[in-house]
This record gives sequence, structure tokens and C-alpha cells, in this order.
Amino acid sequence: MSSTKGLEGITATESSISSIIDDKLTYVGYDIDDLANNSSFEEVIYLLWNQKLPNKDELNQFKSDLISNMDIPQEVVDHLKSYDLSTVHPMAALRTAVSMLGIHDPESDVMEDQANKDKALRIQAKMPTVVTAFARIRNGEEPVSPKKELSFAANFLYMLNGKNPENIEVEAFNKALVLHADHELNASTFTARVCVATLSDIYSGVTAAIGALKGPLHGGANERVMKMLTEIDSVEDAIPAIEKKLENKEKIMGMGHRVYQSGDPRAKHLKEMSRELTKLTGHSKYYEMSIKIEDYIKENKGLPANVDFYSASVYHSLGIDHDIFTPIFAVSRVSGWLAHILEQYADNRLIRPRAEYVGPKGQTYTPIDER
Ligand SMILES: CC(=O)SCCNC(=O)CCNC(=O)[C@H](O)C(C)(C)COP(=O)(O)OP(=O)(O)OC[C@H]1O[C@@H](n2cnc3c(N)ncnc32)[C@H](O)[C@@H]1OP(=O)(O)O
Ligand SMILES: O=C([O-])CC(=O)C(=O)O
Repeated sequence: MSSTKGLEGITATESSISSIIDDKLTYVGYDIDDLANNSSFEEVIYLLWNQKLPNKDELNQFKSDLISNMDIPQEVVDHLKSYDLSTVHPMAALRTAVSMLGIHDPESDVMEDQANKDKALRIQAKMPTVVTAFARIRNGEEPVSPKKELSFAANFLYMLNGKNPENIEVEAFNKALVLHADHELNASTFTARVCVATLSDIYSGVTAAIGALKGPLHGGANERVMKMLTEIDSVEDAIPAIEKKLENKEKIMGMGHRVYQSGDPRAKHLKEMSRELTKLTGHSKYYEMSIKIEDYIKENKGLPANVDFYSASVYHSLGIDHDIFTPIFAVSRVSGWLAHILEQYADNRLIRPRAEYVGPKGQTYTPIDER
């Protein structure tokens, strides 16, 4: 028996949700470029969950169902208020809050199809409320309730900042949500599927996935990209700083991908958004640094920029705190996790691979007082 480190190249399941073929990404067969350029995030969630695009009535109903489920229990707000907010990372707060939402959902352990779909809607709707409530409480402000007339993307920014966002901000944020929604069998989605394949509940699956997304090799990279950029003084210092990191065997955050060879199709959209938004908000230096770093890493290491690279300067331009970047990823990706969880339940088998044993063999047991 031999093993493949990191399960590279292993096909672990069938799925009808998203595909990456020849570096082309599709959601339910629709090219990511078409969706990024044309669709609302609500349409994409509907697509991932129902395997079809909604018509106008279906979309309106779905949008209103989402907004009417956005409120979170007071106990969760009180819990967020009880943390030492100077040390708790928002991803840790989100992980705990989603687990708490399960405790407060009377249908948490009801495994019927409809109950699971209803819970999926509630989780998707409540995640932005949790993230924005945490961000506001941390700044000494009270959480803000969503507005019925705003889209999902606009409501996130409204609940975060307490004022109506500009159209350009909503458009950019909506596109970012669309681009992050699903990505085949990435680490957090696989985690969610492994968890619920034991027939554990949907809240456990999403909580586990949040834990996996938090890591710097996955969703946690976007926050680290911004840390790297802000630590570099000027555009001229970008390449020397990267050379130093490579000399120290550090990884360059936002670069490289397990599946994409020539490039991540989402990165070009975020790159363009970064160019426009950094210019508009007086942060062009981060875009200029980013293109230098991208070119250098491509040329010297043959690695492409991934989705986390340019999203960092996009969110920075929108005035969002850097440690909220990964929770935003989760607010989008939960749509994909939920689609995969429902797909797993629909045709389930326990996921239980094998390990190649490489430890010592044939040991003789010594009683404790003889060791
Ligand atoms: C949403 C997402 O999850 S996208 C990914 C977000 N993560 C990051 O941006 C973190 C930085 N990138 C990485 O760590 C990796 O490229 C990953 C985790 C994305 C993919 O990892 P893997 O497919 O396992 O590649 P692995 O880590 O084995 O790297 C292969 C080689 O490329 C090098 N490499 C890969 N990524 C990078 C990088 N970002 N910077 C420098 N070197 C890198 C490795 O050092 C290794 O070199 P070696 O063979 O000389 O030891
Ligand atoms: O697919 C992966 O391994 C990581 C990734 O880009 C994502 O989850 O969006």
C-alpha cells in the first residue's frame, strides 16, 4: 500500500456542482467569467443549490427568504460581546458562532431533506450577520439589522459600516462573492463532506469547514497577502522583499495552486477590480506592488497568482479590516459548502481512506515502572 502526500491528483468523489478542467472553472456548467460579469451572488447560490439559474420570481422569492432569515439569536450576539476582542480572531469567533447557531436551531438534528434545505438557507443568511456583528462590536458599535430592499452584497456592507454602500462598492463586493462561491473539492469543502458523510448534522459540517478555511494555506492566505503588502515600504522595495522571503524559504502568500497550472481564472477579475479600486481610493501602490510580485513569482517560480492574491487589495480598498478578509471568504464559500453537504447527504457513503503505516513494528510492551 502506498500513499499520495496531500492526496494530490486523487479523485475522491463525483460532483455536479463545480468543475475545474484545463484551468477553466465552471459552476453547474456555467463559465465563471459569465457568472462574474453578469450574475448576482443570490443567483449563484440558487444555481449551486438547485442546479439551475432562477427565473425572476424564483430569484425575488429567494432574495426575500435570505433577508428574512438574516437575524441571529441574541444569545449569539451576547456571546460575541463576551470575548476578549483584542485577541480573538474573527474566524475563531465565526466558527464558534456557527456552532452556537446549531444549538439554537430546533431542527439542528432533523435529517429530512426539507429540514436540511431550510437549515442551509438559515446558515447562508446568518453568516454575514455574525461576521458584521463581530466587526462592529469590536469597534464599540451595536450590530445593524439588514435592510429588505438591499441585495446580499449590499446588506453585508451596510451591516458592516452602518451606512448605505456606493454602487461601485456593491458591484465589486458582489463580484468577489460570486468568484469565491465554490471550487470543486478544495480543503474546506472536502472537510465539510467528510464530516457530514458520518451523517453528522449540517452545522457540524459548516463549523468544520470554517476551521479548514481559516488556515494560511487556504482561505487564511488573503489576510496574509495584505500583511505582506503593508510590510513593504514602497513599490521599489517589493522585489527585494520577495527575494528575501524566498531566501528564507518562506512561501509567498496568494501564489501557487494545487490544481491550476497556467493561472487561476478568478484572479484576472480580482486583478482588474484591484486596479480600479486602488486607483479610486488612493491605494494604487498596493496594486503596483502586487503586479510586480505576481510577474516575479511567475517568472522565477512558475507559480500563478491564486484567488487570494488580488482579493486582498480589493477588500483593503473597500475599507475592510484585514482580519475580516477570510470571514468574507467564508460568507461566500458557505454557499458551496452547503451545496456539497446536500449533495453528500443525497448519495452518502462514509469517507474513510487508509493510511500507510510507517511507524515501528513488533515492539515489546514494558510495564510502566520498568521504563
Ligand atoms: C483559496 C485557496 O486556498 S488558494 C491557495 C491559498 N494559499 C496560499 O496562497 C498560500 C501559498 N501557496 C501555497 O502554500 C501553495 O502553493 C498551495 C498550498 C496553494 C498549494 O500547495 P501544494 O500543491 O501542496 O504545493 P507545495 O506546497 O507542495 O509546493 C510545491 C513547490 O512549490 C513551492 N511553492 C508553492 N507555493 C509557493 C509559494 N506561494 N511561494 C513560494 N514557493 C511556493 C514549494 O515551496 C515547493 O517547492 P519545492 O518543491 O522546492 O519544495
Ligand atoms: O481549490 C483549492 O484548493 C483552493 C481554492 O482555490 C479555493 O478553495 O477557492
